[in-house]
Amino acid sequence: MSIQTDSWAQEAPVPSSRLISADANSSREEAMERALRPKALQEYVGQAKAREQLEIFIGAARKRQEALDHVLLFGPPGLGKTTLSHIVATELGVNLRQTSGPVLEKPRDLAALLTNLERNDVLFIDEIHRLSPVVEEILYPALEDYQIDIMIGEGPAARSIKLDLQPFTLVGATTRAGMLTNPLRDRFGIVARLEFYSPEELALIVSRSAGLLAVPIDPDASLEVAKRSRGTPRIANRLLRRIRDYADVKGTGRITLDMAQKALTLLDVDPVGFDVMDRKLLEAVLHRFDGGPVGLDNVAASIGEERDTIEDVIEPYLIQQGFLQRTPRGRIATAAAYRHFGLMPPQAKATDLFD
Ligand SMILES: Nc1ncnc2c1ncn2[C@@H]1O[C@H](COP(=O)(O)OP(=O)(O)OP(=O)(O)O)[C@@H](O)[C@H]1O
Ligand SMILES: [Mg+2]
Repeated sequence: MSIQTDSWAQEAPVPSSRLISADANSSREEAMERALRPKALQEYVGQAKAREQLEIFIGAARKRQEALDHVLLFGPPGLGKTTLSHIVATELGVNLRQTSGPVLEKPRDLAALLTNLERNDVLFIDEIHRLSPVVEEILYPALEDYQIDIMIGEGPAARSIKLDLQPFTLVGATTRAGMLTNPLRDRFGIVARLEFYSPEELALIVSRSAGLLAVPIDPDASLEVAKRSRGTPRIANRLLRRIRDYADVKGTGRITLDMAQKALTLLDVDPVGFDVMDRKLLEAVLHRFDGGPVGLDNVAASIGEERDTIEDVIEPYLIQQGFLQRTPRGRIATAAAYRHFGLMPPQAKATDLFD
């Protein structure tokens, strides 16, 4: 099997350079990520539900020598969607072709990819919610009947011809399942939602990565890094590399709990893993909007971040951890958020009056 990346399938540049942003920040980081990426389902830590589903369906597809049903992977950045798509191809023993929604500008870009697929190959489309409608049109019959309609010629002489494709599996990845059109979403037989990782799972990932980087690390240090990684493997791996630098310069190279804590303090990652942007968002809701409810646009303007970044990258973790609530009237800071910043939650304030 081989993995090919189309030259025009480069990932879009990521504007944010937060240390613990869940986006891959540079091409150097991407290279490092590839090195740390698990290659088999067995090595893929956590995501028990998604893994179990895939194990069964991949096993069945292999046995019948059929293409696996189309797979949609969704969840916040850095949780392992790209990693899992590569693993699917490896486990199936087929080629992986990789591209992404925004680079497929014209129907013929997609047609070229589709017609080059071999039997049972995997086509991975990252950011599938950003496919243009004309490209998406081509995809429907391809997914359903392994056929495409393409236009030949121009003007009055133009005619449409049907081409048969090899059976294949589309693996689509998105941070925003809600932005997929219904007809596209309906064509995925397997839908897996990736969840934030528990500290224990992330500690396993940190220890494994440290092993691959040949960095000695104590188990309690792995857990400390894990707890401060916003439930995200990409962030855990990034923090590990920074802490390794710190331990090399300030110590003997071994990452002990003490080393990890000192480095994390220096890196401005707080004990629950919040970084500057998390704190900025929560503090804005708490101080400037009285704890909310406040609309997303107002929050965005207030902290100078894009709406999308807030929704895709910053908020999901704060919501999952119970610091922020998304309601129809807007965002609301929870009692936990008040306490995190040493403030008294409004309800507590009200009851105090009657003590
Ligand atoms: N389950 C896992 N076990 C071990 N390492 C993982 C796991 N998931 C992700 N990683 C690590 O985290 C890094 C980021 O994962 P990946 O690139 O697959 O995320 P993604 O969901 O595709 O992110 P994006 O939405 O930004 O494309 C990988 O390089 C890999 O090293
Ligand atoms: Mg990815």
